Amino acid sequence: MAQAPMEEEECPELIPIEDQEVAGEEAELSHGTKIPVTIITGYLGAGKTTLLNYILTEQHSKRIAVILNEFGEGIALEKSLAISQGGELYEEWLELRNGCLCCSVKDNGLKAIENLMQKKGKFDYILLETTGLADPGAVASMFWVDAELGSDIYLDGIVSVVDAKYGLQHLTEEKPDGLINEATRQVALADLIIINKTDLISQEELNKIRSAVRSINGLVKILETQRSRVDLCEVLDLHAFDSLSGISLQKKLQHVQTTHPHLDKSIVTVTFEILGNTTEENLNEFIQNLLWEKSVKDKAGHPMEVIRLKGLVSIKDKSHQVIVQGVHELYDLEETMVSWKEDDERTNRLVLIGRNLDKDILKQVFIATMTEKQENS
Ligand SMILES: Nc1nc2c(ncn2[C@@H]2O[C@H](COP(=O)(O)OP(=O)(O)OP(=O)(O)O)[C@@H](O)[C@H]2O)c(=O)[nH]1
Ligand SMILES: [Zn+2]
Repeated sequence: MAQAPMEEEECPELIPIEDQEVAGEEAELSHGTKIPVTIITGYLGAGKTTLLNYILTEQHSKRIAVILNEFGEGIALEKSLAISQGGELYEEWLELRNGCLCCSVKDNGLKAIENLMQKKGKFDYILLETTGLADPGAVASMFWVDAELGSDIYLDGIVSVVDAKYGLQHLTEEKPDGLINEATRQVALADLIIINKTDLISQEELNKIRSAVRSINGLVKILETQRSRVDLCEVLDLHAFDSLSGISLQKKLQHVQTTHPHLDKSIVTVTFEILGNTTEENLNEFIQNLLWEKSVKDKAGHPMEVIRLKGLVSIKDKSHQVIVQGVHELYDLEETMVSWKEDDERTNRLVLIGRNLDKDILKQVFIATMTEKQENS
């Protein structure tokens, strides 16, 4: 089974809303009161809306706000919601019997989140469906750069729904400008992949699409579904971007393997481990050369293109492990709660997903940056 080794985890409890209201401003500072947002992405028709409708109508104890970017057909909700004319932003929020809030918008998910935040206290989780052709990296980036948004909510994870029947076709589609196609980006950036519509394919085809997905993203957890029926625990509270993931990430990173090109011009996952310490300055330099300057090249001289970067590193003089998160050109370093026990176990483990990635060269560049500065000091 192509699944990451984390599925025994218990479904975390959400914080009761009463506590949040009482806690007030003080609690604002703590991570606990921020509302998690999960981005649901996936190619046109893959089953995103089906997934969100399933969650909205399913019995569960959570109060989830769902932002659909358009309406699915034949759902119970449809009766109670008037679809806006002319495609302008539709902002009416509906409270459902199971405690969910639902809103349907066209295009502007972020505006919807801002409106939603005015209803603070009525929900404790946000699911946001992006349009099928959206680059989830661009949406994810907003949460990092928009400080106002970032004080109320945090990005929990990116879930990509893959069409079991047409997924391979989407992944191999060539863009005329040589850019990485949307379907591949969505798989590369995902923290969870749902291969949906398995009823439409044979076991053999399922194996094919699963290994294609795995070849792109060696880190991601993969689920297989019909009608996007998943256990909510598997989708929510992934903590894929925050330092809380330090502990589980450590275990997870150890299972990641460098993947091999599967599709033409394919995106791969590269992972490596280097013992010792780096410094914050060195690490920034390494990442910026890679993500910003694009000065790190493969053997053929092509610049390496990194879509997703994740890692746990050891920074000199820091007692705790530092988590590295990168999406396209944005990245972030954050100290985790996991401390280094003994100095001799200090190590740096990185996972990079992208194009033209050469593991040996990446290792050399990383090691070179470490030693260079050590000589200077
Ligand atoms: N056979 C089959 N059809 C499915 C399954 N899941 C969803 N569908 C159908 O696939 C179609 C597209 O599903 P949606 O949930 O609207 O997909 P979407 O990703 O939201 O689509 P866009 O928003 O248009 O990008 C609908 O007609 C669904 O009923 C499944 O597991 N099997
Ligand atoms: Zn949809």
